[in-house]
Amino acid sequence: MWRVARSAASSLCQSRRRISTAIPGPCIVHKRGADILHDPWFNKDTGFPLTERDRLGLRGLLPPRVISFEQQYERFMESYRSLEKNTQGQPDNVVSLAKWRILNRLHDRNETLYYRVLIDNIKNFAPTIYTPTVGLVCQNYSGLFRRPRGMYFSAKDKGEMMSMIYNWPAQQVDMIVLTDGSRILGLGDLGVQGIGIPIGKLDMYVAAAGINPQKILPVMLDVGTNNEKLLADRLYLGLRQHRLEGDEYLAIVDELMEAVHARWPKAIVQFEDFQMKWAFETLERYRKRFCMFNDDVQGTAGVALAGLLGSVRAQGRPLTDFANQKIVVAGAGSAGLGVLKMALQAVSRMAGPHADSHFFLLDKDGLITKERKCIDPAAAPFAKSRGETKELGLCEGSSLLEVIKKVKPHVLLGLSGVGGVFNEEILRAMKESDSTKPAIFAMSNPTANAECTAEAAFKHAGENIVFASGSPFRNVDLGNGKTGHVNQANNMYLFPGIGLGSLLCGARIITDDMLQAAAECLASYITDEEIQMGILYPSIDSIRDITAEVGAAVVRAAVVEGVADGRGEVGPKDLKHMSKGQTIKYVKENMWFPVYSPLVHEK
Ligand SMILES: NC(=O)c1ccc[n+]([C@@H]2O[C@H](COP(=O)([O-])OP(=O)(O)OC[C@H]3O[C@@H](n4cnc5c(N)ncnc54)[C@H](O)[C@@H]3O)[C@@H](O)[C@H]2O)c1
Ligand SMILES: O=C(O)C[C@H](O)C(=O)O
Ligand SMILES: [Mg+2]
Repeated sequence: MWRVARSAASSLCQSRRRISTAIPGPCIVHKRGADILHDPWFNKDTGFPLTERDRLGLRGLLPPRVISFEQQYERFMESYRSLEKNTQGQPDNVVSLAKWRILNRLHDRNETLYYRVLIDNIKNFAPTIYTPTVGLVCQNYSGLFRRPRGMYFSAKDKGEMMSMIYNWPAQQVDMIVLTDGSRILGLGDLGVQGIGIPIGKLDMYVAAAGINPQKILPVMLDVGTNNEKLLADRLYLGLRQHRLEGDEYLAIVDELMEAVHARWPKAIVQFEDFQMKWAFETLERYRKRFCMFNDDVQGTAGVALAGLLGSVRAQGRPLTDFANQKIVVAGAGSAGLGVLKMALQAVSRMAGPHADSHFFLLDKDGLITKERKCIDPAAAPFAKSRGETKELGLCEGSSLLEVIKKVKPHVLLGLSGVGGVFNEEILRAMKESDSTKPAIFAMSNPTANAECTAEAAFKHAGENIVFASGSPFRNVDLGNGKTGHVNQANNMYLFPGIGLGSLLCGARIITDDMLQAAAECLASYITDEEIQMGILYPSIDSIRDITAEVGAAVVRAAVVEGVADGRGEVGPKDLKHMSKGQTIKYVKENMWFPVYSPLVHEK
């Protein structure tokens, strides 16, 4: 009902279309013949009707029979199913890459069909185009590379970016995901190979938020890499130099941001997978000047907070009890600190600004206390005082096991990037938690970097836990007719809605209140019955619906904060007068849905 047909042509062509509807002209698309077949935005493969074949110079370039979209769809799904059958028993990596290749080939050929199969089968395909397979693709990118996708800016392009940005063929860009490849999932510095992440995130934007794929732009900012293995690899496609640092680095990012803003002042820029120091610094540098956010810091925080609130409900406690929850976070990086910062804001709102929080933060050197030398300023608010640690029999650098044994936390949350760090002993120690339903969040990606598997968590910490992981795991058969439910605590539940909401209200900036509204909206999506079954997040099958609600919550918060300028014919006053239901409708009506649109006028 809320499906809005794809605009058939690029913005350039669209403006032509508007002119040519007044004065009937022959075609909507300005390309002809083989150029159309080779353009995935317009290509319909065997689906071109005869009139279009005639008028677009396609006659003779395709087999004669016209195949319907539904038939094409079925044909693709059949080949996908046979690939699954034929690769049975082969190593996981081989199967995953084979699945990625078949999807990627369709992406390169026919975007309408690609996005339709992706939307309809999101649960099945997300693990291929997104985490975990996208990590494997990034690791092997230089070998897998066949054709470019998105834009690549490098340190060698200094001074050129303002003109380079005009090389992008689409006139309008709404959503940009930008990385410098310095912290790709838990896989470290992958340099230019990190481009797979913006591509995967933007696929989620199209699938979940209905952003028109003609208006997305994945961007790689290649400032070098400190990954010696890549620097020595003769196939490596990025700059063969160490990373720029300090002011040199910032000057390059500044230049890119200015160029983007000059061409597309209303585009939203999502920073993704920057190493911690640059994640925080760029966020502070740009968040008041551009409409941007950092997904690892802010998107992750909202998703984790929604899950943490769900775990309070799972214990049958009122939400305000969140302020009393003892939460141990393993990982004091951009994600872990982002989560704690947002959790602290929630505690202040619930229990007043001076309320004590019960958070324990650890990094690779153990518990962080005020005695730590060279403490990162972002971690300082969570460092324990000598008094607090002494009371518990802990000290600076106490191990995770010691902390869990002494604190008996309600929640153990991992954002360390270290696979298996929640080992058997640690999981067993969680059995002594003060919670009736201890929560274990192994949020690091991809799968091999998860702090523990779902199976290990239920086996060692007990059947009573609630469990969430960043990458998908199967539900666990507990062997007594019961199932251990696995939640996917991944920022994919929020970033599409944050981006879409900001875009549709014409937000000047993305504020903390907008992010808070997004998190609260996600948290309220789950019913009490679901919570009792250990379900903290909705099924990814309903990601479009969730994103519409989250997007609307973001719009409404932006309006309240006075940062919404409106978009197109919908001004700030119109947004202000929309009820919640009307805002959701507005968001849904602006979601793109893949169908073949005519490429020529009927007459
Ligand atoms: N599920 C999600 O939505 C989501 C979102 C963002 C990040 N992540 C994942 O979180 C991980 C970390 O991301 P980041 O940006 O914070 O990385 P980061 O490099 O900024 O931080 C990693 C932190 O983990 C600490 N650490 C390392 N070994 C540890 C150990 N044994 N015990 C405790 N702490 C340890 C490091 O000292 C550092 O503080 C990555 O794997 C990433 O994929 C998941
Ligand atoms: O990419 C993901 O799956 C989540 C997150 O942004 C990450 O960096 O791990
Ligand atoms: Mg990320």
